[in-house]
Amino acid sequence: MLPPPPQDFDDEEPPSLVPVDPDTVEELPEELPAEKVPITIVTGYLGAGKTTLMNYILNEQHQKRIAVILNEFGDSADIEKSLTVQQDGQQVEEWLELNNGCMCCTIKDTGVTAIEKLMEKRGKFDYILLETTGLADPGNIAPLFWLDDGIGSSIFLDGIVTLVDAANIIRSLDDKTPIQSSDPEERAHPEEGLTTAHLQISQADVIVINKADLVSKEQLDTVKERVQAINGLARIIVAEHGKVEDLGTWLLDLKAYQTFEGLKTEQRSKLDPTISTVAVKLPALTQAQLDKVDEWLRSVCWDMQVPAKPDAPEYGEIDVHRVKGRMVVDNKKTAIIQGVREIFEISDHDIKEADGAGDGKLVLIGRNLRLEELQRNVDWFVLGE
Ligand SMILES: Nc1nc2c(ncn2[C@@H]2O[C@H](COP(=O)(O)OP(=O)(O)OP(=O)(O)O)[C@@H](O)[C@H]2O)c(=O)[nH]1
Repeated sequence: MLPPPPQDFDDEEPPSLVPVDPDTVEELPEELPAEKVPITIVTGYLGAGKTTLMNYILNEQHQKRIAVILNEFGDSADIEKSLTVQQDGQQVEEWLELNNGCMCCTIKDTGVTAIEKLMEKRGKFDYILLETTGLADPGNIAPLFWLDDGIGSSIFLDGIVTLVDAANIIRSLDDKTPIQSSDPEERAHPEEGLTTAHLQISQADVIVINKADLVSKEQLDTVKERVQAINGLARIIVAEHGKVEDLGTWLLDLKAYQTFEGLKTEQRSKLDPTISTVAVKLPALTQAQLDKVDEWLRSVCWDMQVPAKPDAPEYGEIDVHRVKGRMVVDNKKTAIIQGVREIFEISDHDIKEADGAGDGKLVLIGRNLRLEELQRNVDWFVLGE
């Protein structure tokens, strides 16, 4: 957190010059690199293999100096653990240069302070990996990096990687035990089968199905289908012991919040009764129509209400965990929509040929999503049809 400005501070007034004694002037710090540092959040249920994956990344050749944060964001459980990077069999606690040239530092702390503490060492690393505890809900963390002040001014969220344990994920998804979430809304719906595993999968940009060695091919296919039905946007990678080939392509430098890959297949069957992915189609829009999309999203993401369409039955509560969208506006720019829970942003980008003229879409991942009704609602609300 940045300190609040002093009481008598007035940003309208130009600062007044004061004489300084050269002997008391502190040496200026070296200029900070202007570029923001990417951060990848690694999440996944207890024992899914997060630490195994982190160790693998840190010990691979990727020409990066990585800082690692073990965190307890979003839950109060005090789970003792530490990362054991293999460096002559020693456990890494402090800054250490690894054999592949990357730097490693572990900071165990709660909240934003861990990252702020780390940023004091800025310049020593060029990538941050943040491992959450198995019970954490990444939705609480991601929007911190969207702000242009605070930690968002020096760090950007590259992507959320969720590990799932191939042998146990179906059981975790079907577990009816109330989840540990800081959001009272989620704690209130255990009967609908919302689990921590759902939350972690629904917000992922990459899902690593780990421990593939423990299941048959048929079981692996079932896991893949279920995971894809929950999150149709994420890349899915199958791994054993966290070994993901070609890390630069699949896990790091994804820029998942600046790009939009879209759904790989148009629509998936509703294999998971709790959370699903839907893609609402949109033609090329005018700016005024884009403003209506903004208004529609405010209703859906902030108030959990689909705007009431006069001739349609009441929709009921909607709960969007992740939204991504891309649409052409006034034939001169592309609007990209990114959202996690109630925070979303719409940014303008140069139009690219690949964006096409009118194949915009809004992809929603969450609870209680019924595509046909949502499509009709958007057609009415945004396009006036
Ligand atoms: N058979 C098998 N075991 C694995 C695999 N990946 C990890 N393990 C083992 O699973 C156990 C848990 O792995 P961790 O990497 O500690 O999992 P984690 O997600 O960090 O665990 P928590 O921090 O407790 O949530 C360890 O004993 C690993 O050696 C895999 O692909 N196959």
